[in-house]
Amino acid sequence: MPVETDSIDYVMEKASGPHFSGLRIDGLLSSPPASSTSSPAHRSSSAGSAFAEAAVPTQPFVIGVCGGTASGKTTVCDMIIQQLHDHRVVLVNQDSFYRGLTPDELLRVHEYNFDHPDAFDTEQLLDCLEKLKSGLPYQVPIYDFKSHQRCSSSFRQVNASDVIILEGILVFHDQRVRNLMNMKIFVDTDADVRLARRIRRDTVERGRDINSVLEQYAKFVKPAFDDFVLPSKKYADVIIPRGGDNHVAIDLIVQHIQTKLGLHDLCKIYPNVYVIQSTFQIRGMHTLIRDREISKHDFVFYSDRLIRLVVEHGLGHLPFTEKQVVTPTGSVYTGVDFCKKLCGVSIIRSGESMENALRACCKGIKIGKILIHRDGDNGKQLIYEKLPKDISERHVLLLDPVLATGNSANQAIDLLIQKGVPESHIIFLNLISAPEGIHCVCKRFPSLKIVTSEIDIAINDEFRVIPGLGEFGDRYFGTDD
Ligand SMILES: Nc1ncnc2c1ncn2[C@@H]1O[C@H](COP(=O)(O)OP(=O)(O)O)[C@@H](O)[C@H]1O
Ligand SMILES: Nc1ccn([C@@H]2O[C@H](COP(=O)(O)O)[C@@H](O)[C@H]2O)c(=O)n1
Ligand SMILES: [Mg+2]
Repeated sequence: MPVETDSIDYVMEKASGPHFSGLRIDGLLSSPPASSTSSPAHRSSSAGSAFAEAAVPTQPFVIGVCGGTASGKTTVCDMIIQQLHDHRVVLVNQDSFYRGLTPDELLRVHEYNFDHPDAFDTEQLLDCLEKLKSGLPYQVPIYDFKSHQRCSSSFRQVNASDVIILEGILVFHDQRVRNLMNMKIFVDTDADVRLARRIRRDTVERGRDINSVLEQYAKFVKPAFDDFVLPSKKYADVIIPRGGDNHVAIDLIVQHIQTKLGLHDLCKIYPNVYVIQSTFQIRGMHTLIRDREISKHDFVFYSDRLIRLVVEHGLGHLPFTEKQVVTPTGSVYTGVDFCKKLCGVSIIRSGESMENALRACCKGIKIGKILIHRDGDNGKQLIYEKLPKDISERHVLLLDPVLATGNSANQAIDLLIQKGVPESHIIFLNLISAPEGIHCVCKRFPSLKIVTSEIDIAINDEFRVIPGLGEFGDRYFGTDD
């Protein structure tokens, strides 16, 4: 039977594949899932642990950016990174893998060819890329263009990411390096423009004088460009004329990467799902709370910070009325008034960890509680509820830090609706959501809003979110010892 690629079921089936913080990388799993015939949605409930093992080492998308010196490689990479702000992106510079010069070579530095492939430690670069591709961090050397040496005491720690960008004049030269790339970009800028930029950059930033720059350019840079860089242009998938000035090309590249990564597929399917905009601060806090070695104090501290961000974002979805005030300058400021008919409802016990953040944002807010007993996973049973009497007149912020299967959430939402709360007046706040939970809640309650800070890969056999962070309540309240 032909597959209807525009049907909602087809889209949802596709979107329920392995996610890594809200993205899916088509065809980039390092090894196929054990049960490759079953759809991802089925795998998560039947072949859970095999799926989880296979899905976790999702491979990053590797982009190579090549081009002559001062063509704008670094500038283009910075622009791509900026536009891919929803993803974990790391930049690896081939320059970092320059071999440090020996004392003899230093004495005759003007005779050294920094533009020849041998000037780089390509074995080490390969090692770095392979580690990053397999999800491991790497200590990248720090190279100094003034002393022509590597810093012996410090490194730049680069962590595994969704996207790895490797840039450098000779990144397409070695076939083994090329083979690791999912996309190859060549930045094509006129030689005279490049020379002008190079003179300015090397005199301003690299401690050179004009004569030495021109001499090095004629003796090594230009010949090596003709011999090694230009011939490697044929490997490029995309050629960008005019480098960073070419906004159309950069937009297209970013769109392609986003399509490959399945950026926020779930947010496209369910317009009421909001993932707070990721920053390195947020990634950093997630890294800490997901680390099983973190102290209880730090777990609570960073969870609280993240919860506060989710709560603030959630409050932004409440209705408002216009309000005018007079400022101390006597002028009128037209602003908005907060929604007053509001309450929180925490799903006991871990939802209670979100109450303080809600109280800190909304002075005197009423908070109700719901306890759902977990008997296996399907036998969810409501066993306690204490809700404000006038809850039907309020907007409800439902609190639970982890959305896994969605069964508890659905029970809680059912109860709120029974109590007369309109579905569209409920905002479900959590830190981590599994795609299965999002499908489960959003299919049933399409007008409810979900605000989360990251979407994880999947749930496993034991209905735990992968990679997740374990039992949130136990870690937060210190009952996991
Ligand atoms: N489109 C541009 N317009 C003006 N200056 C640019 C442009 N792109 C890059 N530059 C400047 O040219 C120099 C080299 O650019 P860079 O991106 O570092 O090139 P590469 O990494 O290819 O050597 C830098 O000083 C940068 O600020
Ligand atoms: N000690 C060094 C090392 C390298 N170079 C030059 O740097 C160029 C590569 O960097 P880009 O940012 O321009 O791609 C390369 O052309 C080398 O000549 C150097 O001058 N000194
Ligand atoms: Mg550069």
